Amino acid sequence: MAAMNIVDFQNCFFFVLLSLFSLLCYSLFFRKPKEPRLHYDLPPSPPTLPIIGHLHLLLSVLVHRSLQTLSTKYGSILYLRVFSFPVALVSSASIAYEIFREHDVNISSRGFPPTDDSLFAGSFSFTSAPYGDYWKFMKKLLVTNLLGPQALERSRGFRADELDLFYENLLDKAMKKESVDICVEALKLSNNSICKMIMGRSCSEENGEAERVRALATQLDGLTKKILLANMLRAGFKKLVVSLFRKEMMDVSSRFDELLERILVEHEDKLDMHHQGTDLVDALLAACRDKNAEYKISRNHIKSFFADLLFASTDTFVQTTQWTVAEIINNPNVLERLRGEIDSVVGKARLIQETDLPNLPYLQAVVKEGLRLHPPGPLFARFSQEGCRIGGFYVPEKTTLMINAYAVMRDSDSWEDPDEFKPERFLASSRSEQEKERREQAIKYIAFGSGRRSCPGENLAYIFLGTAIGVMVQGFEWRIKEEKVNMEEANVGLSLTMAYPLKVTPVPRTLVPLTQNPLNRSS
Ligand code: HEM
Repeated sequence: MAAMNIVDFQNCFFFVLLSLFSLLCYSLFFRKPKEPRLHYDLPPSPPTLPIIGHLHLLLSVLVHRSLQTLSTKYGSILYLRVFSFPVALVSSASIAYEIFREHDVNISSRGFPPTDDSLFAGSFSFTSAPYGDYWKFMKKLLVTNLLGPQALERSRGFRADELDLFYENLLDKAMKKESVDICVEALKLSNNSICKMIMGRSCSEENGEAERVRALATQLDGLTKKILLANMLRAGFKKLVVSLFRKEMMDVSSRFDELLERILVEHEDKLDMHHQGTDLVDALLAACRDKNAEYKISRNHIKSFFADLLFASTDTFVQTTQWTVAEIINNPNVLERLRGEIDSVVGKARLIQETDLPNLPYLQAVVKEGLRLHPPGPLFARFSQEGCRIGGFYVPEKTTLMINAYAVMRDSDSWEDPDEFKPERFLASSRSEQEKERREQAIKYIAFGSGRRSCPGENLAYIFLGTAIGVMVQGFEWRIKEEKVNMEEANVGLSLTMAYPLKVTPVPRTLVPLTQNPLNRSS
């Protein structure tokens, strides 16, 4: 009897353990997110795999493409599940317009809980901050001191210096008949320009500082997809998965920290010497010291903000430049028309400058078309605070909205010949058409997102892209080894990049180098 009791007790204990384990598995893997009330229809959902749901779809090599194919088959708004994490996938221009027009406040957070204490995607991050006081405070500082029209006017000289260097560097390579990796040159231009604009000086090439910043920006890129996917897991699992790349994340974070601490101290030393600082770092340090500031920020907030800006501005510019130049090379008619416009507006003696851009509508159209076909961030995320109706379906609260900008901007219901490179589509023939075009594009052109959380760097991006591409077209012929550039895509992190990086050999168009613009220089 006693022996039986022991067996019973062991069985019972085993059974309880098994039940607890099953319950744990069920809640981790199988439990569905809270279902909305029955009279609401969820968007259609493609077949799922056991446990992981639709995770495999997000792991595909060209995720924006496989999601685009999925939406063609099942619908322009889909309900996906990654384990138990709900995702609404948006793939058409009309649904994208509806969510930004009718639900903008509701979806103005990204909904990603901070990942660790890392400076990047951590609790200090601006980009992943919820829509609230901290975000509003930093956005105001950002517009006033870096990205608003007046701030951009103040920093014009910095960009002119860097554009001159970009041209000189290409000319030097052309003279030596060396080939150019477009990504490498574009990365130097954007990093140096943005660093100068944020902290008043570029990173030094001599002591390797610039190289370190460029390497960090590239590494950040590789981490994004891992962070995004980890955020879709339940807390316990997220911890486990993050631990797999925590070392890499903290390594990038601490190297950033070291570099940025030095920059902050440098600015503080200047302030102590009664130097009136005017750049973004000065403004952030002043806010940090201000006891009456609307929001109390710390040194970590400043550092994290810098990391966010560097990440947001670098790869986006590099990839768009590369794709757009490739399209121009592959479309000789576009090249001819573009060059004709630049030669007639700017001439063949002086280098293009950013004040020329408003007079170069075709160049602007080429840049827009490059971004439409090859958005560097093909997917971006938002989060529904409350349940809402989208496209006739019910999207429950706390659902991640994944917007496939790539699919939206190739949606054949909204774009004629959506896969063709046709800059003319962005040219309006008359003023009244311009207004109509502007309204139509607000619906279907989302390279910079839309609404409150849309990209605050849009104007700066157009300046960077317009001038860099302008210089390349105005100053050089570009030779490639093959007949056409191979336009195959690849994903690095979440960025859309070229599978075969663009390498071209520049040949100067004029015997005499183009004169640069001394009046625009910063000193
Ligand atoms: C080709 C260039 C660029 C592209 C295509 C691009 C695209 C985007 C997109 C799609 C978003 C998400 C928008 C949304 O959720 O609606 C975004 C956010 C952001 N971008 Fe850009 N961007 C570019 C350049 C820049 C530059 C130059 C800066 C600043 C120096 C910048 C700073 C930011 C920031 C801070 C955010 C986060 C905004 C927030 O969460 O409130 N971007 N960008």
